[in-house]
Parts: sequence; C-alpha cells; structure tokens
Amino acid sequence: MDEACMKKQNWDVKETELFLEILKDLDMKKCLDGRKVRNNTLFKVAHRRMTAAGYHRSVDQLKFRWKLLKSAYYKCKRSPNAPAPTKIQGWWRYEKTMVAIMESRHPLVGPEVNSDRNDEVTEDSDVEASMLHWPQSCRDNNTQNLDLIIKMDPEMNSHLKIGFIGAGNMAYGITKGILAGNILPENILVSAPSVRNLGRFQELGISITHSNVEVVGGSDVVFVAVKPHLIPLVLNEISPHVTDRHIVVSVAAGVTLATLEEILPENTVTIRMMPNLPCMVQEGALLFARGTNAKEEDGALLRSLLHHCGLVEEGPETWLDIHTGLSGSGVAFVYLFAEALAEGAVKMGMPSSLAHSIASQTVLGAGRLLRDTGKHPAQLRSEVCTPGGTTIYGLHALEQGGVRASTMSAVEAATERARDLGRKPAAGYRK
Ligand SMILES: NC(=O)C1=CN([C@@H]2O[C@H](COP(=O)(O)OP(=O)(O)OC[C@H]3O[C@@H](n4cnc5c(N)ncnc54)[C@H](OP(=O)(O)O)[C@@H]3O)[C@@H](O)[C@H]2O)C=CC1
Ligand SMILES: O=C(O)[C@@H]1CCC=N1
Repeated sequence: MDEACMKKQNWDVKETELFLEILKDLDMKKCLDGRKVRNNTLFKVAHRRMTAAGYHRSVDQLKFRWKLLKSAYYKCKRSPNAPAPTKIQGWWRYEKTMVAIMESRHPLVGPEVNSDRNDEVTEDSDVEASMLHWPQSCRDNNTQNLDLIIKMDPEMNSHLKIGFIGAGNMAYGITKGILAGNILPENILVSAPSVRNLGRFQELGISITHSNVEVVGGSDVVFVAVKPHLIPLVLNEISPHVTDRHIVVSVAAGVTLATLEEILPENTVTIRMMPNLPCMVQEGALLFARGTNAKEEDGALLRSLLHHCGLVEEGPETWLDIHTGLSGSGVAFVYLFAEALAEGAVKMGMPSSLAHSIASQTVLGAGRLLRDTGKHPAQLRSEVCTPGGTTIYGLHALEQGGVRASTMSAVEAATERARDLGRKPAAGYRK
C-alpha cells in the first residue's frame, strides 16, 4: 500500500464523529443484535451517508473503524482509570457517543460481549482494513428486515447516483418511475450515441452525455438499457471502469447473468431485471434476479429505488424469460386486445376516438379490479356473465377464435425468443 493510500486511511475527528452519529442514528440497539452486528446493510447505509457528506470510505473500512472503536470502548470499560487506555487518538471525544451506542445495545455481559472483545485490535493495523475477512451477512436477515433498515434511512436513495446507458423507451420508463421517488434529476446521467432520444431526458432536468464511460464514472447504480445484441459491445467498453462501488443492472431481454459476469470484472455486483413499459406511469411489473456477487441488500436497494415503478419482485433467473413473455412483452398483447376491442366497436358504428378511449378505460378498470380484489380472473368473468346475456355470447365467439390458446402460445413464443436471445444475443436481431 503506497503512502498516499495509507494517509487516506487516517480518520480525523470530524469524520469519526459523523460516523458515530450515523451509527447512533441508525439505532444500533434495534438493528445490531449479536450476530447481526456485522450486518452489511447497516454499514452500507452508513457508507452512503458518509459518501454523501464527502467522506469516501469503503464498507470494509467503516466496519474496521467500528471494530477499533468497540475495542477502545471495551478497554476503557475494563480499566476506566488507566491513562490513555486506547491507541485511538482523542478517544475521549468519542467515548460519550460510544457509550450511548453500546449501552443502549445490550448490557455488558453475555457471550456476545466476549466475542466482541476478541475483536480488539490496535489502530496501527487500520491500514490492513481492506485485507480483513468479515463474515457474510446473516442469512436469517429476510428481505423484510432489510427493507425496514432501508426505510429507516429515507434519504439513503436520494444520494445515490444513477446512470443509464441507452436512452430508449425502457430507460425513459424506469427513469420516470425513479423520479417519482426521492431521486433528484441532477443525480441521474444518461448516455446514447445520438441525440434523438436524449431531449426528453433533458426536459426532465437530467444530464446527458454521449459517453458510456462517463455514465459509469459518475454512477453508483448503472442501468444498461440497450438492445440485447449490443450488450457485449457496451459491457466490453465500460468493463475497465466498473468497480466494487457499482451495481450493474441489465434490462436486456434474454441476456443472462452468466453473460454479464463473463464480461464484467470479477466480483462485479450484477443484477438482471425485466421491467415493462408501464413503469412510465408507475404501474410496471418488474422481476429481477441477483448475480453471484449481488447480496440481499443490493436487491433491497434496487427494490427501494424502483418501488415507484410498480410491482417489483425478485425470483430465480429461470423466471426472467417467462416474465418477459408474460409481462415485458405481455403489455403489447394487452394493447393488441385493446385495439381489437375498439375496432369491434368501430365496426358496429362507434366513432374511433370514443371507441379507443372506452377500450383503454375498460382495460384499466378490468386490470385494477383484478389486482385490487385479488380474485381469480375466472371469478370476475363469471360475475360479469349473466346466464343467457350478452357477455356469454361474446365469450363464446372469443373461444371459437381460440383466444385463450393463442394467448398462451404468445407467452410461450416470447419466452422461447428470450431464451434464444440468451443463447445468441445477436441472432436474427432487428433494431
Ligand atoms: N421496450 C420495452 O417495453 C422493454 C424493453 N426491454 C429491454 O430494454 C432494452 C432497451 O429497449 P428499448 O428501450 O425498447 O430500446 P430503444 O431502441 O428504444 O433504445 C435503445 C437505446 O440504446 C441506445 N444505444 C444504441 N447503441 C448504444 C451504445 N453503443 N451505447 C449506448 N447506448 C446505445 C440507443 O441510442 P439512440 O437513442 O442514439 O438510438 C437508444 O437510446 C432492450 O434490451 C430490451 O430488451 C425490457 C423490457 C421492456
Ligand atoms: O420485444 C422485446 O424484445 C422487448 C423485451 C420485452 C419487451 N420488449
């Protein structure tokens, strides 16, 4: 480690005080009990807040600083009257806050305390922080816990820098959803080779560039929203600039996590996600799968970033292609049906514009009722259907046209196409 780097590891009073205030504010008493003391998420929250305040420490450095402070606290407890019981310079400044944190956490008895005491280290070894092995975050931390932790820190996302590579319809849809949350336009940067799609981002107050590398350099979360056949090209271009600071989220249909991980540097946090266009009106349906290095808290962060886009779910990667058929492409199937409904009305003599606005309201109303009641579609269908009435005559006509089978085939065909794109992203692809 060179001298400049070692210097960077020296904490000054202001920085340490801020760090402790953040930990206190995060209410460690509730969140860090025993085994969860090293919960990555909390340190990540602290990391984001420190970064926002202009202090650029890695999560591991924060953990190590905490370890030192705890060590000093225990030394002090053991021999309160001994002079300079710790090597942390100016320890007296932090003692009060440390006591406030530690003594609201648990009494100084019990096995956890003993195990904490074993963590005692000297400040001299601070420079070795990056080499320390920290246990993985506890597997028993379910998503609910993580969501709670993130909710505790409502400003967390607002400091995140978000980048989009590709300025097409999907990037725009996700951006609109993100902006409905607490991310400000000035924290978003979008790139595309031409200006033709960039204007609408500018109108939202978002910065634009033609440089994908600039987007990576200025972002914590990078959405890659180019067509699937361009993914290898774009990832090869940005790969030298991707670091452990980044979460790379691909929205490209079919492109697998294995492909992303093969091109990006080892240890890159990758997430594969399939959104859909209604993100634009905060009614999207999004499914994501985490890559090898993406932890639960990375998924929780993505969820909290996108929750204004609509329904956000996590699942195994094998469901991503199915979700593409069901929902990514599925919205287009619904539009086709809406169009056909309107055309049926036009055929029967209704003016086109009225027919289309009634068709869209019908799709919206049917969808909301389906979602909000949680009823099975067949149940709602039967509630509309009077015996011998109009609806059953119409449904009969639809069944004769094979609408159910052809819709199932449409989902199947789109799923298979996504799987093909995953095998050969460029195969038969048209822009
Ligand atoms: N549209 C949808 O409903 C959905 C799309 N997706 C996925 O989202 C991705 C994007 O789709 P969509 O938004 O529809 O596509 P668009 O064609 O609307 O947008 C593609 C964007 O990529 C940009 N681009 C092209 N080459 C590069 C490059 N080398 N570097 C940076 N940007 C580049 C284009 O630039 P320019 O503006 O200059 O042309 C354009 O802005 C696809 O992978 C698709 O599978 C997923 C779910 C739904
Ligand atoms: O048609 C496509 O390939 C993209 C993916 C899902 C929706 N649109």
